[in-house]
Amino acid sequence: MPLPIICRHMATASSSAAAGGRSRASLAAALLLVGSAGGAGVALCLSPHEAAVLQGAGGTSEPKEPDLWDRWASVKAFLGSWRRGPPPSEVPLPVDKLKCHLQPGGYSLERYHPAVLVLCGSFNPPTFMHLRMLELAQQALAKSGFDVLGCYMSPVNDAYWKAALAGGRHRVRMCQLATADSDSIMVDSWEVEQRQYTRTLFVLQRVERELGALFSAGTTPAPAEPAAGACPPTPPRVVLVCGADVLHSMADPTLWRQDLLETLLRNHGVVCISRTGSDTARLLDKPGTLLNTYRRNVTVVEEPVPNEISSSRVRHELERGHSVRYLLPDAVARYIYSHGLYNTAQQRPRLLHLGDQKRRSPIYVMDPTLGILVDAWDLATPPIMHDPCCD
Ligand SMILES: Nc1ncnc2c1ncn2[C@@H]1O[C@H](COP(=O)(O)OP(=O)(O)OP(=O)(O)O)[C@@H](O)[C@H]1O
Ligand SMILES: NC(=O)c1ccc[n+]([C@@H]2O[C@H](COP(=O)(O)O)[C@@H](O)[C@H]2O)c1
Repeated sequence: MPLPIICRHMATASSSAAAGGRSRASLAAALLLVGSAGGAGVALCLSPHEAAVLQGAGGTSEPKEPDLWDRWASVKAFLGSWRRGPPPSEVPLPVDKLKCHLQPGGYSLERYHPAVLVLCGSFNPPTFMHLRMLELAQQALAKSGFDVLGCYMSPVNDAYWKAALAGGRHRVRMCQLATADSDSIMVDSWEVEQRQYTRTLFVLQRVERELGALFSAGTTPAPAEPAAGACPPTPPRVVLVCGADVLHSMADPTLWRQDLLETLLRNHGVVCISRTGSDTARLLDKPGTLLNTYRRNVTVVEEPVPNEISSSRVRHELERGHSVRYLLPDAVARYIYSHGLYNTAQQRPRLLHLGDQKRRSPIYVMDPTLGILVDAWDLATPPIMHDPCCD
């Protein structure tokens, strides 16, 4: 396999190709791919041929004629594998929060339709809106007769084309912190742990496979009400949850391979949460499209309390040193500050109480943007050391 040519060093890991969005044209314009290998920002120049070879070397069972986006993902995965080494062979699917909600007196098989929801995304960082989406989706499916056993967030692999993506392990940890109090949402780190980007259909199929194995081994989830008896041994349908922008993107064949999309829509189905400015009805009404053909498998949920919380807006506020409190869980915000994510490392907290450093007793500082007390030992960036007693 020819190695990519390192063209020139760059100060930051952003480029016009990386920041310029998903358009085929912007990626085609110059195969100037930027990543960070060994901690240093580097720009790689690849010919289309080299990119294609890299795609082949990625070992994916995917397209014979990969589009540019696939190649981009493969090169990023290639850079990622320099950093990360081989992935663990198995990543168990968490099942600890799976449960069925049976009617008192048992269930009737004709009326029992178990489902599990999977929200795929960057979660860069996870916000309250991501959690809210799963709440809305559960509610909508329950109304249409499904028994929702549980939900998963599946953070996307580092090889995904999105710019300014924090490392996958940080995003998994942030999702775990965000869902720690939830009785139904779990985090599946399988996608992040892979050596390359995985298309959404294959993520759903992995969850389906894992749950199929669990159910066929005779292990069913715990009933929410133990008095209701054991959960039925029917494996759940695995349904995708997404925002309206992702539903719109499904009409773009350079982003969604249409044969895979058809399988996704037919076998899994989608719960789509509306987003301001989106016209999902028009999208689903367009004749001759897959979304139109399978529209009965697409449930659109209107958010009765519309809001525009998004990860990019949160990142923007963080970078400006503004408060992000009540846009995401406090535990996630603390994690961001303590790891200096999204350029927060420069925003050094102000020391309020100087503890005994030798004994490692707590040093409490006021986080300037969160307005909360945190223990400075948890912080990656040391606080500015002013002793309030003597300043
Ligand atoms: N405010 C929102 N309303 C509806 N859907 C949303 C909202 N925020 C995120 N989503 C959906 O959540 C899923 C995961 O989102 P993801 O983290 O990939 O993007 P995002 O939150 O829009 O981030 P960014 O702003 O960085 O693009 C996507 O399907 C996205 O459409
Ligand atoms: N072909 C595909 O499977 C496909 C295409 C575009 C986005 N997605 C997924 O949608 C999610 C959200 O993506 P964006 O953040 O780019 O909107 C991600 O998890 C991504 O993997 C999947």
